[in-house]
Amino acid sequence: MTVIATESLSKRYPRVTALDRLSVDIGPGVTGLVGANGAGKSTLIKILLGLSPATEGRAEVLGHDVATEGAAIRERVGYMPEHDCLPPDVSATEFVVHMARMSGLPPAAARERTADTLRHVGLYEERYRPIGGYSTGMKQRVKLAQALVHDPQLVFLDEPTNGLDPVGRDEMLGLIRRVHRDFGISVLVTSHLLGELERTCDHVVVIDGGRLLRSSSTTDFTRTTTTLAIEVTDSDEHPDGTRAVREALRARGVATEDGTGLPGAGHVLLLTAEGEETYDLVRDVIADLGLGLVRMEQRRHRISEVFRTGDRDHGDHGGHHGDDHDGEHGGQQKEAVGHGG
Ligand SMILES: Nc1ncnc2c1ncn2[C@@H]1O[C@H](COP(=O)(O)OP(=O)(O)OP(=O)(O)O)[C@@H](O)[C@H]1O
Repeated sequence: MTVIATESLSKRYPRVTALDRLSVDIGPGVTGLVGANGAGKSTLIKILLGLSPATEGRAEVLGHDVATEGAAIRERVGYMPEHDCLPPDVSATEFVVHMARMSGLPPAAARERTADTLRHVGLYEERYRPIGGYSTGMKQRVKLAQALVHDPQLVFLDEPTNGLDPVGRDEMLGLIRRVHRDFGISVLVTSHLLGELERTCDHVVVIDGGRLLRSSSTTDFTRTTTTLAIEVTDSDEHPDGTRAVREALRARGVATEDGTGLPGAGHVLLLTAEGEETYDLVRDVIADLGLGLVRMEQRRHRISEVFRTGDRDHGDHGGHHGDDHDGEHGGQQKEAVGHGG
């Protein structure tokens, strides 16, 4: 089943091509839309909501054409915009009831749905206080609640973790997962942080310069590598067990690397598994040294690694941007990749 389908979808502004012949099919579940700032994520969402016309190509959301059936789409789809757009002087309850009424719910149902939804996003007593006094995390929750209050089939969440600290970000990602698990609502969530979508999304779409770089399930992105990570104990004879193993493997012609950045770094060695023989060799070497094996496991890719080493090399799409966007774009891409690891 397809929830969102685009076909050669383009959006050109006078100086910038924000979307460049994007063709992608997105199914139910939680889908991450990843790209650097300016990659075209918000532009895509606005076109999918029927709020902004495409320059060429076509798109359907829940089977409705975005060019002609925007109202039908907005009835069935919730939208959490990226920027702060909340009125400071009203309470979360007043605001979300208002949004529910705007979606066509009768007054009693709007109040009931508002209470349920605010509770679901984790706003309790605070919901009666003016939004102006809320923290960024609380405001993001109000924005999420107004996107859910009319019980949509699908929600678009534009950078919902923006401005949140690591704890707030984890809480928001957990909430997003629950939106799908508890209510069966499909989610399209954007982020410029590649790593954070790994645990949250079933599927990831990566765009750059308005073009599709990759669309695949998260498990395909993070599929098992041929890299083995091993960790050993120390002993009286070998107070630095890791070093002893490294040297013994080198003597057998097997090169290792330090598992820099991994849990237990300094004690973790990485090597390429050629097959079952490599496992046997590692076990023998460790046993001969009289050391204990703490763990030996095949590593999985992180999304950010796949992005850095693979798809970014497919070409420079900078030529599709206006002059003043090129430099900015490249720089932010690198920053995003760095944060994502
Ligand atoms: N109304 C507009 N007029 C002209 N250019 C625009 C307009 N809206 C967006 N753009 C440009 O289109 C490109 C894509 O912007 P878009 O906001 O879709 O990116 P994004 O991936 O959502 O990034 P961000 O997270 O920073 O918003 C950018 O170069 C942006 O400057």
